[in-house]
Amino acid sequence: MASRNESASRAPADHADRAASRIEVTGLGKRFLTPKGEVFTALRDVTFTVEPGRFCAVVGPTGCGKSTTLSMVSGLDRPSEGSVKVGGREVSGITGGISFMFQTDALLPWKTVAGNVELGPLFRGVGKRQARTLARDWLRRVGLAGFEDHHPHQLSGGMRKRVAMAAALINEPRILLMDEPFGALDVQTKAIMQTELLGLWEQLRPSVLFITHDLDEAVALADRVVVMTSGPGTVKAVYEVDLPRPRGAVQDLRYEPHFLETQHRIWESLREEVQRAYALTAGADA
Ligand SMILES: Nc1ncnc2c1ncn2[C@@H]1O[C@H](COP(=O)(O)OP(=O)(O)OP(=O)(O)O)[C@@H](O)[C@H]1O
Repeated sequence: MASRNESASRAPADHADRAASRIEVTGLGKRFLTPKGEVFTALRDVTFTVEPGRFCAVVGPTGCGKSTTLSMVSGLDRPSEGSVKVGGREVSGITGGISFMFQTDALLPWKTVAGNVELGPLFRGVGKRQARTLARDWLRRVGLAGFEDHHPHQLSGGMRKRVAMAAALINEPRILLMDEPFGALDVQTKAIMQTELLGLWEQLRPSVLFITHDLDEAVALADRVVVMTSGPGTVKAVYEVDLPRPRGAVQDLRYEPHFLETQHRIWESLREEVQRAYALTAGADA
């Protein structure tokens, strides 16, 4: 999907801008009421930080509360306990300067590709002509020059992801929130999109919070990987990924010994949680 971003914001350039893009999640808890009226604890005492301009991935078994965490960082949902701060300020609603990308495309089917991408600047008050120029430039940057007048249904899944990426990045967000953005793509297209995302991120350097099931993806992209426990979700461990940047093509990175070693180290921690979550959903004792 694409970001319909809320307010204009530029990539962090100086210290103050950079500090504004720090995400601090502290003691976060979330309870839901089930349809039977019982209280269900989805998250408990989740604490981690995304440093300004860094790429943080969150991995964990299905249902552990990854998307719930992301919705509280975005301001779409409120914590039951604890806090989320962006740039030192508690999040209490939709926060400006944040763009989103989700697994499902949220492109408007009746608008052209350029029409979708220019929405962000138009919402920010940029004039029609300048918004169109910006959209064309971003479509070129994501490899879609010549497709400006197509409609989303005329594109492949990978091409639609590129449109979504252009729509998210055209706002030059200080924070980019991504929930399994490439989850629906085939393996090859996914690797190409990951490489493209890294290239664009390295130019703009927003702080990224990236939710994924895919540990390879987390290690290839992130500086920091947060491993969550099976429900109620809490932080099990935080790993720093010291693979050098720029990382180049994700397809090639996956064969490097240091990548494999890092992936293996984190998997040791994650495996237990995945097995526990599976046992729970399969009805066996965890
Ligand atoms: N609005 C809600 N009401 C009740 N329960 C909810 C609600 N939203 C989420 N949950 C529950 O909270 C838990 C965490 O859900 P969440 O979608 O955050 O997990 P996830 O880790 O993102 O899962 P997946 O990896 O499968 O996408 C799940 O058990 C889910 O059923």
